[in-house]
Amino acid sequence: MMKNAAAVVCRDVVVVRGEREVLHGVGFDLRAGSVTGLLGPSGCGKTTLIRAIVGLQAKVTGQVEVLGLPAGAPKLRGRIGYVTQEPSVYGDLTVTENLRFFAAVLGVGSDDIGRVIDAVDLRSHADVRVDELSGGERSRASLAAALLGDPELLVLDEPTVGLDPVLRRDLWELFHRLADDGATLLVSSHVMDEASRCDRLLLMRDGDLLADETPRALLESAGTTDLEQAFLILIEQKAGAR
Ligand SMILES: Nc1ncnc2c1ncn2[C@@H]1O[C@H](COP(=O)(O)OP(=O)(O)OP(=O)(O)O)[C@@H](O)[C@H]1O
Repeated sequence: MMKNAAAVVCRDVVVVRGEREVLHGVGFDLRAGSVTGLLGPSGCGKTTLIRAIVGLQAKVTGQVEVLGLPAGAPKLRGRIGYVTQEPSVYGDLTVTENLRFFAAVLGVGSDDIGRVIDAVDLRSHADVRVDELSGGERSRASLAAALLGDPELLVLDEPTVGLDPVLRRDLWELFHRLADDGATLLVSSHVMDEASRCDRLLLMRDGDLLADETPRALLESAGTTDLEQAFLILIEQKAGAR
């Protein structure tokens, strides 16, 4: 996909979970070759929106188009890497065995396994069973599985939770390298200092999109140098406008 083309298009996306509408008509584009942060308080709908994009969410209305196809289209399989908040690797297998398994499922050559292990810096733990890894190592093993086959869209739900600052920095550098190579990344977080590392930010609150801006534009419009502060100012402005 050409850099800057729309890799994901969402228009008027409404999602009902249980009896409740939890997304109320969300719309934005994700540009190919960029890293977009999805931010907002717990329960605002980040995971629901992510699930709609990767095609796993029921009761979605509106338009969700991914890499030129409707979300959930079978042809998207293998073109999207998705990492949930729960580790998706098997505890009783080693890191390498897990990756061999996922590579076989995806039809990806086993020569890709070394690349993804290096990308997440797990070389020294490649032959350790996943249930003997720390939480952060386990989430990096899940991320490695999602990187197999070089997916065009990577959707990462809180990938840096529980990681130390050095690893977080390394992972953000990896995200930008992948984007420079043309991948599109959507990364959810509720850590505001990570927001400044994104090319663009989607700020959500209570199932609505409050802002779709670059970090710099967000700071300028709020008249502050602190993203957390900018988010709060924005919430107050929107509340005042209601
Ligand atoms: N299975 C479900 N049935 C009904 N409502 C649900 C279900 N799962 C989530 N919800 C509700 O949908 C809303 C959005 O949840 P979602 O998991 O998308 O939020 P989130 O922003 O990802 O939160 P967090 O940062 O805590 O993971 C919440 O109000 C939640 O209570």
